[in-house]
Amino acid sequence: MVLNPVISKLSGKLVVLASSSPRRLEILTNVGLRFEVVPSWFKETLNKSLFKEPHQYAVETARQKALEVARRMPFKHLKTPDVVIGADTIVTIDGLILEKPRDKQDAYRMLSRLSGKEHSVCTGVAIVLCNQQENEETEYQTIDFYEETRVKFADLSETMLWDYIDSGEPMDKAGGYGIQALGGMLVEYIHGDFLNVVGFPLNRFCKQLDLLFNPKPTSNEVVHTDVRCNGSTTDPIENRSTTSSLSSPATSNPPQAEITIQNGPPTSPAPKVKRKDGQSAPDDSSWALVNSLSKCSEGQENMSAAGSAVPPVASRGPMNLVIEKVHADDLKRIIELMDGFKASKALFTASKMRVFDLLQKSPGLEGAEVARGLQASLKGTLCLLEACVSLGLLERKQGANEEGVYENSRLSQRFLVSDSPSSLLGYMAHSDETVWKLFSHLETSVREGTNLQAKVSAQTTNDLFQDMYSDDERKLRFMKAMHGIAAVAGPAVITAFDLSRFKTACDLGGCTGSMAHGLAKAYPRMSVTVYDLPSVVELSGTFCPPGLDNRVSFVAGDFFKDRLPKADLYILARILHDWTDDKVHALLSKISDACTPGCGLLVSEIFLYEDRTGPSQGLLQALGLGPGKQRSAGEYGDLLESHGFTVSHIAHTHSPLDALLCIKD
Ligand SMILES: C[S@@+](CC[C@H](N)C(=O)[O-])C[C@H]1O[C@@H](n2cnc3c(N)ncnc32)[C@H](O)[C@@H]1O
Repeated sequence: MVLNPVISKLSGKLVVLASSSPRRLEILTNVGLRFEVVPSWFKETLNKSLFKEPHQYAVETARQKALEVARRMPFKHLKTPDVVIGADTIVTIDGLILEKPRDKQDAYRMLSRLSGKEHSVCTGVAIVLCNQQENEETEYQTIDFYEETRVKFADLSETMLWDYIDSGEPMDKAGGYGIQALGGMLVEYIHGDFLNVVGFPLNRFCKQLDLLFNPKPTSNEVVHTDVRCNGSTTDPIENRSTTSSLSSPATSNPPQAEITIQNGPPTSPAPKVKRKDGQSAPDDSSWALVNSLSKCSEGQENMSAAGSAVPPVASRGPMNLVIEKVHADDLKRIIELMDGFKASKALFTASKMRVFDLLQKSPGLEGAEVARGLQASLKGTLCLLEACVSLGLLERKQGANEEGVYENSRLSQRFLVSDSPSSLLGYMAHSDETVWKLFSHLETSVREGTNLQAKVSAQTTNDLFQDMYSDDERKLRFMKAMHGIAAVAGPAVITAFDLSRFKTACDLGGCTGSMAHGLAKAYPRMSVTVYDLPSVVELSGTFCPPGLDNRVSFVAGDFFKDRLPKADLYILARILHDWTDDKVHALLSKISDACTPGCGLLVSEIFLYEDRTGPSQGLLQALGLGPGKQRSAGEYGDLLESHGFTVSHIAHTHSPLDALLCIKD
């Protein structure tokens, strides 16, 4: 766990520590957290006998302390915090809860009870997230947990006890001692987090923040034991008598996190990020996840309306909604999959509107300036910019005004601006204009087993390109898409094997010549011919001006009908998957005929895993149900061996395209 990125997630938020404990203040200050201290007025008078387990009492007290401050601040301090942290430390021994001693005699009673024995120090922590709703109500979401540390005291003599009591140290400390100072002399050993005994379980707190802000896709840990949503504005203690952890079965280690959500009284502080269009804006996708979970208090319909998924509902009472135990990572994954199309469309739209080009030219624009630059509505632009921030495509930085300014992220600088050598804008446009439309026919296509292309264009042949190239705009868009992918995937393919022994190469279906230029650059003694259909070759100059590299030349022809140029190495990059088996065999036998023994054939495709369980990029491409099919490296190997080649190397490149090199027998 990296602490700083977790703590830094709180920067820019108004974080409040609802405790006057100088030790908690010091622990949190030491890790660089910026916060205000507003001691809670909540009296620590909860009836201990109501709690099955001592830690439940500590957690409840922490929660009440934090909620009291969260509710008070908008009225007394005229500002709404973003996060309030409450904590309560108790010492327990023999089922008895020891808090701060009332006087010296009380301290003596406590310390002599602890002498020579092991006891438990438990700190309950509550993190209250205050989210202002559009209706001006503030929603309080509480994440709480506890940490337990076992401490063993040495046998304490009377003199030692009274010396310690007379030092004055025990008086403001749970259990009557402070481990970080003189009290440390009383301790024989501890098991667990030292800082927890001091008063704040920093490690667990950071882990909790990490779960909240950086949910891990691979972890199997159950994060949310219960998500309880309470739509009422009544006293939370009353509600808890039926719904809180008090009524849940007692739990032992590891402590579990709970999220409770309560709507509080209306308040009118400023939202976290104020936008010019008057809407409040979530500024972190993890917050949005929590926020969307919180919407369950308004029922399923509202959650859907908020654009997020509805976790399964197990049961619902008149006041409280209990949501089935959810596996946080599973929930996140399924929501990501459901929302995947929204993310794609936001990416396509921002790319098409040239948001990234604008911000590349003028970094640090405010939302209103971007809207003007795009000649688009302010409201729509702000929504798009914020969505892009949440997707990691843009960054929002501090500007002269409250709403901040926008800049391209590293990702968009590399892939989404027109003049980047790795620009994928062409692929975005092709995905948006062509593939998106094809996939809207997916169900029919799956039912009928027909290819998507045929559904859209009433195409009658098994040649995808005949249809695609009948429209110049589509053809150019497709070529730009191929050019972009070849530029980013090409280097890994070209350098997957040492190809320096081949002096002449022919890239069949080489399109714009992107791969060919890469080859010529990587192998200074190699000449490369790009072979493609005449209508493609005639546009290739748009991408790679003639003369860019005099070792690269273009030849127009049809690889099914015409004679292939002579070469020591043939390349088929993203060709074979597009054609029926008949056509694939026809092409491979032509290449085989053109090869002399020792000639090479490099096939580059997305290779499916041998058991066909991935990668999803290849299997989703196969869903297009074109006339061809996706294959594994093993299947390609068999195919090539049936045409007189021996597989020499296979490379899973971790770039969008894998590669296989085979040699003519
Ligand atoms: C999917 S693209 C792959 C482009 C390039 N190899 C790459 O990886 O970026 C298929 C290419 O095959 C070309 N092609 C299709 N039919 C062809 C044919 N009969 N003869 C020559 N080239 C053809 C297309 O024009 C297109 O450039």
